Amino acid sequence: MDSFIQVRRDLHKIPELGYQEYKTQKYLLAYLKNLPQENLEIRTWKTGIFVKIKGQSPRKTIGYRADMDGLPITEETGYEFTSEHAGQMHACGHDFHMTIALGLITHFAQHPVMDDLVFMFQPAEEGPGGAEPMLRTDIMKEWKPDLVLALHIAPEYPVGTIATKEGLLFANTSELYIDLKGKGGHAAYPHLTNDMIVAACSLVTQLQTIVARNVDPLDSAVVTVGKITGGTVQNIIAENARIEGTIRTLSPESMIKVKRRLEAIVNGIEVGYECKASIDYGAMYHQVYNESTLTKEFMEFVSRMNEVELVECKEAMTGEDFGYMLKEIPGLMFWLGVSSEYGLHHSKLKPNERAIETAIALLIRYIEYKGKE
Ligand SMILES: CC(=O)N[C@@H](CCC[C@H](N)C(=O)O)C(=O)O
Repeated sequence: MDSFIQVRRDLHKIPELGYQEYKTQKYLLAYLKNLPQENLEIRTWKTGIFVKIKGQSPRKTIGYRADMDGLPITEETGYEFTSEHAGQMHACGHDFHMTIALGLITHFAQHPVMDDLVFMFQPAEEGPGGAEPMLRTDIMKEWKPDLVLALHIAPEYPVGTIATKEGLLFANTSELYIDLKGKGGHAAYPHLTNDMIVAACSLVTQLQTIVARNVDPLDSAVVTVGKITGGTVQNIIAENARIEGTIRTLSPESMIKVKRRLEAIVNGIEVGYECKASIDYGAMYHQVYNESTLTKEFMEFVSRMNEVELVECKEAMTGEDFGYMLKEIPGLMFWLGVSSEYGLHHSKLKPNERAIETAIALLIRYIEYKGKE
C-alpha cells in the first residue's frame, strides 16, 4: 500500500488545471505501461485516458471514473510533497481519486476478474467539464459500461466511512460570469461617470435576495460570488467590473427559475446604473443522481463489511460532471471519509492517506461481488 501513497504524493506534486493535465497524463501512462499488458487496453482522449481490462467471462462492463484536474489555489499544507506548480493545488482530492483507480487497475491487471472493466481518467471536472465530451467519444461508444461508479473524498467524515444515498446526491450547477461596463473617470468627478465598483457591490447584494426571497424555503439553492474584479487604481472611477460565481439548485427546474430572477436583477442594474451588463453561464453540470436499485445494493454490501462504516447522507450542494455519466448509465457515486480539518477547495486540505487503502479494498471486493451475479 505504501506504493500507492507514493503515487498519490507524486500526483499531488503536479496539479494541473482542466485540459492541461499533460504531466498527469504522462505519469499515469508511464505507470500503466509498467503493468502486465495481457488483459489491458489503453487509449487516450485529449488529456484523459481510457483503460479497459478484459474480463474472463464478461456478462457486463463495469465503469469507474476518476477526475484528474487540480484547482487554482496556492497550497498551504506544509507537505514535503507540496505542489510544484505555483498557484495550483490538488485541493479537491483528485490525486486520491486517480490513485484509487490505479490501485484497482493494478489489482485487476494481475488477478482474474469476471466482467470487463473500463476506467476513465477524466480531465477538467472543476471546469469546463470533461465528463460530457468524454461520453460522446467513439471510445466510450465502443466500451460503454453497463454500470458506472465514482467516489469523492469527504474531509468531514473519518477514515473508514462511506457515505451515500439513493437518488439526488449532488446539485445542479452553473458557473456565473457577469461583466459590467459603465463610464470611468476622475475620482473627484463621480457625477460625470457610471461607477462599476458601486454597481457591482449593489449587484452582489441584490443577488443574495434570490435565495432569501425567490426560492421556496423548502427547496434549496446557492448563489455564491467567489470573485470580484474591477477598476485600475484608487483615484480612478472604475469603467469595468466582473463578478464570478456559481449557482447550485436541487432540481434543473429551480436552476431555470434562479437564472430568470438573476437576469431580472441584472437588467435592473443596467437601468439603475446606466451601464451595460452581460451574463455568461460558463460550464453547467447535471445533478448527480444515484440509481436506486444499484445504490441500495451497494449500501447493503458496504453495511456487511466490518472494516467500514456506512452513513446514509443527505444531498450536498457540490457539483460534479459525473452527473452526465449517471444521466446515461446506471450507477452511483459515494463519499469516502478522509478526515481533514480543512475542507474541499481549501489551501490546507490534508486528506488522510489511509483512506486510499479503504477505497481500493472496498472496490476490489465490490467489483468481485458484482462479477458473481
Ligand atoms: C466536488 C466539487 O467541489 N465540485 C465542484 C464542481 C465545479 C463546477 C463548476 N466549476 C461550478 O463552479 O459551477 C464544485 O464546486 O462543486
